[in-house]
Amino acid sequence: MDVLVECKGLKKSYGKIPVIKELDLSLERGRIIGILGPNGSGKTTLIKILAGILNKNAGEVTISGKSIGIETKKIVSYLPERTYFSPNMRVKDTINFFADFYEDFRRDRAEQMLESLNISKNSKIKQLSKGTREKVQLVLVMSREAEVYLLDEPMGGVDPAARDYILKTILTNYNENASVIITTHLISDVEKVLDDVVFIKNGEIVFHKDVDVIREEKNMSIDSLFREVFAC
Ligand SMILES: Nc1ncnc2c1ncn2[C@@H]1O[C@H](COP(=O)(O)OP(=O)(O)OP(=O)(O)O)[C@@H](O)[C@H]1O
Repeated sequence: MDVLVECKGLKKSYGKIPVIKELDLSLERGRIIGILGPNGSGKTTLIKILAGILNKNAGEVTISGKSIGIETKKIVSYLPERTYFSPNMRVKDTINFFADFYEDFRRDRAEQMLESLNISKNSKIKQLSKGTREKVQLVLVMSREAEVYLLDEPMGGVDPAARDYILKTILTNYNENASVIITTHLISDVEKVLDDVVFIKNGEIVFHKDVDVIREEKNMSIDSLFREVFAC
């Protein structure tokens, strides 16, 4: 197994409240992995730790064998839950920003994707709808040649037709050395592209399995399994 992301005994609390509890997780290279769980289960917290923007309290976390830090940030492309561009920036400014900031950014790839989504490079961010802003940010994140893509709720505000385009974009823009880690509540949309799923609840792994194995063992979709496992 070619492990790309590894967490051992990972713990994270906010104040005295534990949110990630002794979490062990190994994610392989070349996979699309869904981190799925109910609200407040710790998905965003885990993604932020992997992105290097939140510190852990205990345990070990490595990406490509390196502890989280400057070196891992170079190989991780992170899409946060919320868009962060300044409202007065134009789309072309965001492209320049990524090109200046990341050596692995492929401008031609970003421009081509924006064109096929009919997003003008001259539009100001504040003029775009929420869903279109999300698309711009996802295009930029997927236009890096990273080893790990961390996509936190990548399609929350995007209409169903655009979701398919975005999933296709994700599939065609990562290579066999990279992995894509997605958190989402839109399971039925996303499950067709997933290789593995990690179910998480209260900061603990419920299980981590190959999607084909789940379908064979349970004869049900990931969406149905989620509803069964996490029924309120
Ligand atoms: N900055 C913070 N300070 C205190 N508590 C926080 C903070 N951020 C998150 N939490 C708490 O940590 C827990 C896990 O939150 P997290 O955002 O990681 O969950 P999630 O699985 O991504 O949830 P959702 O599906 O609703 O996005 C929640 O109980 C949340 O209230």
